[in-house]
Parts: sequence; structure tokens; C-alpha cells
Amino acid sequence: MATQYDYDVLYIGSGHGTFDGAIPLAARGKKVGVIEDDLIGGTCPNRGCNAKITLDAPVALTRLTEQMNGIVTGGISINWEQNEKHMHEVIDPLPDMIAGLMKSVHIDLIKGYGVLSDPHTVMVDDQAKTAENIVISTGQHPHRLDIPGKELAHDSEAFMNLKHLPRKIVIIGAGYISMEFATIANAAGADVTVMTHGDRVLRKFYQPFVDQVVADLKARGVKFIYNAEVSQLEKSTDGVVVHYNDAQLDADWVLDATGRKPNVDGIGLDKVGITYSTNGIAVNDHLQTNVNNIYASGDVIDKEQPKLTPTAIFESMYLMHHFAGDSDEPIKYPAIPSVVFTSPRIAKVGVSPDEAAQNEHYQTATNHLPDDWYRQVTKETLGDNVLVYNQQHQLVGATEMSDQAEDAINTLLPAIEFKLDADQLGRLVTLFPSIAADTMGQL
Ligand SMILES: Cc1cc2nc3c(=O)[nH]c(=O)nc-3n(C[C@H](O)[C@H](O)[C@H](O)COP(=O)(O)OP(=O)(O)OC[C@H]3O[C@@H](n4cnc5c(N)ncnc54)[C@H](O)[C@@H]3O)c2cc1C
Ligand SMILES: NC(=O)c1ccc[n+]([C@@H]2O[C@H](COP(=O)([O-])OP(=O)(O)OC[C@H]3O[C@@H](n4cnc5c(N)ncnc54)[C@H](O)[C@@H]3O)[C@@H](O)[C@H]2O)c1
Repeated sequence: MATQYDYDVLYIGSGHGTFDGAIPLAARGKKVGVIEDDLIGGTCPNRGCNAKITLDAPVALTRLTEQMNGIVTGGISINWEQNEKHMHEVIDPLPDMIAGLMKSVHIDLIKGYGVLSDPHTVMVDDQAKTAENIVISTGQHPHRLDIPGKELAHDSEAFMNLKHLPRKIVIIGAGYISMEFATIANAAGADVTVMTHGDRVLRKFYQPFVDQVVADLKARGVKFIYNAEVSQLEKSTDGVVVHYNDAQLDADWVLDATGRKPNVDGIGLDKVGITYSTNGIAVNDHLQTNVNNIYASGDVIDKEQPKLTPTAIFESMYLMHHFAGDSDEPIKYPAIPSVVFTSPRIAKVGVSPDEAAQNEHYQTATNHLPDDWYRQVTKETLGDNVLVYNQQHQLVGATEMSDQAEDAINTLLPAIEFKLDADQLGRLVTLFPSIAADTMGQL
């Protein structure tokens, strides 16, 4: 007789690596359980993407007003307290909304911390939950510097929950979170210093574009201290002293933005013999761990693809089709775009300008965007893109720095993913005038 399990599929974690796929899977009749010990929906809705983009909205507006100065009259400024309050109005309903979607398809939501005890069992406190298949989708947590006084630094979630904006903010690290939050805090009136480990900012992005964004932030008063080895944080009478190299700096508030680490500890991986490292859980091309009924999805996977929400969604949908029996094909990742929400943004997909420069089979075209009539409508002053073509003149990569770079890159995704030829591109008719029309017009 076949073993009876509580669930067909049991997920540990309820973020995008889980719910986008778990909901349609349950809707198709599979018995699904989801274990979550914190807010339903995970990082992105509650302390990541959705929260951050709400705080950023007024920044984009102040930039636009600044560009249109003289046409739009009267100064505007950001009220941090109202902005933070508004962020909560946007994000606070999300856990209930996502839980409601799960419950509507009869997913069991199990509150608590899941620990694998054997290949088919997850313990939640002293309760055993069994499943034919298990998906580990536990995400990541902020990396924290291991230095004396580290407890005086805060993480990205604490920044987004600040009730009052500190006057002087020091940000350690120069990746996504550092640059996005430096942009937001500076626009809201804080005195911001970014301390970078090496001599580069946003090292995964095209440096000539990063340099322009950094120069703009510097002109707005953000200070950058390069090659800063932070060695200690020390409490002062009214803030924190940041010790680095042979120098020190006073701060009211310190953000540790030195990266994120996969949640692989304390979840029973050793007990069931799952292979993992500090980069995450090892999976094969079916997102299967070395224990064949246990899979992983989202940020917790050790992978080359960017650890972003679109990747997590794609993986959870892949697993949905796999468990539903639609396909047994290996996962085939599409071109996954990424964007840093500075102002202007930098967005990219596919072959980068740097890769293209090192491979004679690629050709590039560059555009200085403020020359376009459409970008002159909003008086954009910063904006460039690089388009990369293969030998058949198919678009294989695009990188853009501009106010609406995310929309421009989204517009180009079908051309890149499906390697469209000129005739096919000609059949993509976009609304005019629009960022899509402007972008397609450059091909
Ligand atoms: C500040 C910030 C801004 C970001 N902005 C963007 C953005 O603009 N665009 C973008 O694409 N990406 C962004 N990201 C990244 C994005 O949030 C992640 O890629 C995405 O959330 C990954 O989803 P996930 O399901 O893999 O992990 P998570 O969303 O982290 O979900 C994992 C869940 O598992 C739970 N969990 C962990 N261990 C256990 C356990 N043992 N038992 C039960 N539950 C457990 C956690 O509580 C969590 O809810 C941002 C991240 C941060 C931190
Ligand atoms: N727009 C987006 O899509 C978005 C926004 C925010 C976060 N995220 C996700 O969250 C992840 C984490 O973001 P993040 O900015 O924390 O990480 P990151 O990897 O982008 O940047 C980490 C930074 O910390 C620096 N650093 C590392 N160790 C250090 C040390 N010991 N001392 C000083 N500096 C050190 C690195 O050089 C780098 O500049 C991202 O990789 C991304 O997956 C995405």
C-alpha cells in the first residue's frame, strides 16, 4: 500500500519562491501545505521590493519636478513621516491578501518554524508534517559585519520602518540596498555617507552608467568613502562613531548593507543529508536537491541567476508544472532582467556591454537618450543605453540608465527572449507616444 502523507507538496517559507506556484498547484487539486514563521509573503512584499518602491515614489516625483523647474513652480519636499506611513498603508494588507489567496484554494497555512527531520517529514515545534515532496524556500537574511559594536548597526528592514529620518546616516556597503536607500534618504533630507569596501559601487552593473549615478548623488551631497575597512562601531553620547582604516566618522544611524546570506542553518539540512554551502542549497536542473523528493526554490538556491523576485517566481512556477505533471523538462531560465532603483535607475538584461566588448561576435549600439524628443518632454539630462546584437543582428542584451530604465528594458524582453527578427519586431506595435515606442524606435 502506498504511504499516506499529509500533503502532496509541503513548502517551507511563504515568499515568492513559494506562493506564485503553490496557489495554482493547489487550485489544480494537489494537497499543499505552507509553513511560515513570520509574515506571509516573505521578504519582497513585507520588507523588500513593494516597501522600497513605495518609499521611492516621491523621490522620482521630486526629480521630475526638479527637471521641469520653471514650468512646474513652487518647491516640493518629501515628508518622511508621511512617506513611511504611506508605505505601511500599501504593504500592511499584503500578508492577509496573500494568505487569503492561499486559503481560497485550501492551502494549509502552518504557523511556525519548519525543521526537516527525515526526507518526508518537517517538524513544526513538536508537530510532524509529512509530504511526498518538500520544497525548501527559506530565502535569505541580512549579512551582518562581525566587528565590535556590530549591534549598533541596523538592517534594511529597520531603515524602512524608521519613524523619523536620522540627520546623519552612514551606509556600509555599495550594492543594491546601499544605493537605493542612499538615494531615498538623501532626497528626504538626510546627510548620507556611503562607505565602500573596495573602489567600486554596484559592481554587477555597467560601470560607466554607475559612475554617472554616483556623480549625480555626489552633486546632491552624498559622500562616498572608498576602500573603507570598517573595524568598529562605538556608542557616542548622541549616536555612533564609525571606526575605519585609521580614521573615524560620527553618525546618528548606521545601515549595514553588506549583502544577504541564504537561510540554510537550523532547518535540518545536515540531518537529512542535503548538500549546501554558504551560497545556498545545491540543486540540479530540476531544482531537486541531492535528496530526490526535496526541492529548493528562490533566494535559498545556490545559483548563477540573480537572487531576485522574478527568478523566485519563475522557479516556483516551474515546480508547479513539475508537480502537476505538465512537464518533466529541466528548468530553462529566460533572460532575467535586473534593475537598481536609484534615480535615474540602471536596468539590464542579457549580454552586458562588458561581455560584448570581449567577444568579436557581438556588436553594440549606444544612444544618448536626452537627444530623443520623447525624453525632452520631461527634460531628462541623464540617460544612456547600450544595445547588444549578435551576428544575425538579433538583439541579445540591453543596459539602460534613465528615469524609466525599468520600463525600457521590459519593452525589449520579448525581442531578446525570442530572438525576434526585423519582420517580427515590425509586428510589435506599441502605443505612441510612450517609453515603449521610444525604445523600440532605437532598434
Ligand atoms: C530591501 C530589499 C529590497 C529588494 N528589492 C527588490 C526589488 O526591487 N526587486 C526584486 O526583484 N527583488 C528585490 N529584493 C529581493 C527579493 O525580495 C527576493 O529575491 C525575494 O523575496 C525572494 O523570495 P523567496 O521566496 O526566495 O524568499 P523570501 O521572500 O525571503 O521568503 C522566505 C520566507 O521563508 C520564511 N522562513 C525561513 N526559514 C523558515 C523556516 N525554517 N520555517 C518557516 N519559514 C521560514 C521566512 O520567514 C520568509 O518569509 C529585495 C530584497 C530586499 C531585502
Ligand atoms: N532592485 C532590486 O532588485 C534589489 C534591491 C535591493 C536588494 N535586492 C536583493 O537583495 C540582495 C542584497 O542586497 P545588498 O545591497 O545587501 O547586497 P549586494 O550584494 O548588492 O551588495 C553588498 C555590498 O556590500 C559590500 N560588502 C560586502 N562585504 C563587506 C564588508 N565586509 N565590508 C564592507 N562592505 C562589504 C559589497 O562590496 C557590496 O558593495 C541583492 O543582491 C539583491 O538580490 C534587490
